[in-house]
Amino acid sequence: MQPSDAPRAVPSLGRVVAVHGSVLDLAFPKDALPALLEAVEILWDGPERLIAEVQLHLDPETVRAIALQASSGLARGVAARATGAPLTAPVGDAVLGRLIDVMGTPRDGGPDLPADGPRLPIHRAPPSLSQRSPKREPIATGIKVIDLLAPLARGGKGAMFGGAGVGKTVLVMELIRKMADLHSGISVFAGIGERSREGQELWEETRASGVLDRTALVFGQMNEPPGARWRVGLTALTIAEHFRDAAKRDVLLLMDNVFRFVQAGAEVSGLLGRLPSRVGYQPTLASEIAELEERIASTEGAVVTAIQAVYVPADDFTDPAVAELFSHLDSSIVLSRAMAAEGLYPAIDPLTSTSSLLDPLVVGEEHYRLAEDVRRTIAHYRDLQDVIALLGIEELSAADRLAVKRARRLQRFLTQPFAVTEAFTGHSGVSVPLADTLAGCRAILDGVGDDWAESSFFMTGTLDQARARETEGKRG
Ligand SMILES: Nc1ncnc2c1ncn2[C@@H]1O[C@H](COP(=O)(O)OP(=O)(O)OP(=O)(O)O)[C@@H](O)[C@H]1O
Repeated sequence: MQPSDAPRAVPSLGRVVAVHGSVLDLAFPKDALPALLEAVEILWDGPERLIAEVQLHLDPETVRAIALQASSGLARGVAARATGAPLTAPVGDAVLGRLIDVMGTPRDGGPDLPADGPRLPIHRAPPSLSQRSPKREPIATGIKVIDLLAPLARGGKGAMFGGAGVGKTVLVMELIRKMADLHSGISVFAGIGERSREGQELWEETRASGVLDRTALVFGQMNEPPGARWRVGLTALTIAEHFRDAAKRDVLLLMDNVFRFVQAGAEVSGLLGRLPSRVGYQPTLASEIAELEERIASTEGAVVTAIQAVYVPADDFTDPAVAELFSHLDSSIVLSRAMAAEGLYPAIDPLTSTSSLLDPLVVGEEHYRLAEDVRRTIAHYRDLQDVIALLGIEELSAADRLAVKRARRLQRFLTQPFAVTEAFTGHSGVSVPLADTLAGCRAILDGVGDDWAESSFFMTGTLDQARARETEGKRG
């Protein structure tokens, strides 16, 4: 939905005629009804400035709007002023090193942003097809399983999918650390509907990585009204687009958690009185997701690389919101509860995680074949798991036993200690160059570690480190 631009008398003053939680009905003079998506300021004496965004025209004199801040205590009859413009976000250098909310108000306890600084509307059309750059090249993150099986694309979109507590946030934080070295551009972080504690951790993490001065953090957390959680992603995107278009700087856009954006949209839809669609989601699910995802685009001048975390409700990957998000991505990293339960972190499922870059023309024939071989070996082991549980491994053929042995070693080799979990795992974080990841997996498939203890591969970096651990283990 784009803002309509029908001419009308401004400024127009109206009043609140009904309040249903975050949804406000506002009456205006007949010839001065605010447009759809226009921002309306409620002139109340509440704790903070209250802005609402027009969503529906109910009749020639009444609009229904969604509040972006808490509206409790708001009474009927309070005056409202149509601003004549959509919501805007502050853009440019002023937001770097700052933590702001959906409206661009600083939440880090620091000074206000300059009042005359540049601002842009948060609703914009995505770049046209001819302005987009189709170039995608893999980024080596140093995380073995990602680089091997689901490479992330520079200038592309990647997402981490997982149920509650399987490690999405840890993975996002680790990627921020790794990207601090790999990415010299601007980072924009959108914290959507997650816990405030996680926002705090992220702020600390960004500071610790030394990238705060080129990072903007935009938060609409769990405790904020649905309007704020619904629009905060667009605020972050507007900031990212400005750096891409005006400053021609590469942008790393991180979003945690896109599912909360969908959920906020569902809450808004219900509050506006729309009938729910499949599984209770809003009828506009696909278009809302597309509105957000299609704007994450790279142009010829500069690229936007997006990394998103997606919560999967009840571990159900057929959930309509999750299924819809999948279709917008270049790389999908799927986190598995079974692997997390076994302590195989990062719990990235090697069989269901994919990337459009895993193509011989992009990563090369050798990498592609190796990834296929690793997948095949692990898939074969999974097929045999029921038989092993029932009859024991001794009942398998010699060839199957060998495959199981290698698959288990590969699974362990693909685990890796993270820098952000050092404090509670006791292992210091490692980064593995792609060539070492490929060489290690090839060697395991060729049987190099057949006689080594499985534990030698667990939470290591390169194969040489696993070998060193094996030798140490034997000596000890
Ligand atoms: N790479 C890892 N190494 C060690 N432990 C990990 C790792 N990843 C996750 N964990 C463990 O799993 C826990 C949950 O991880 P995290 O908070 O990232 O999950 P989440 O998927 O973001 O959860 P939620 O949906 O609740 O936000 C961590 O506190 C940690 O104990």
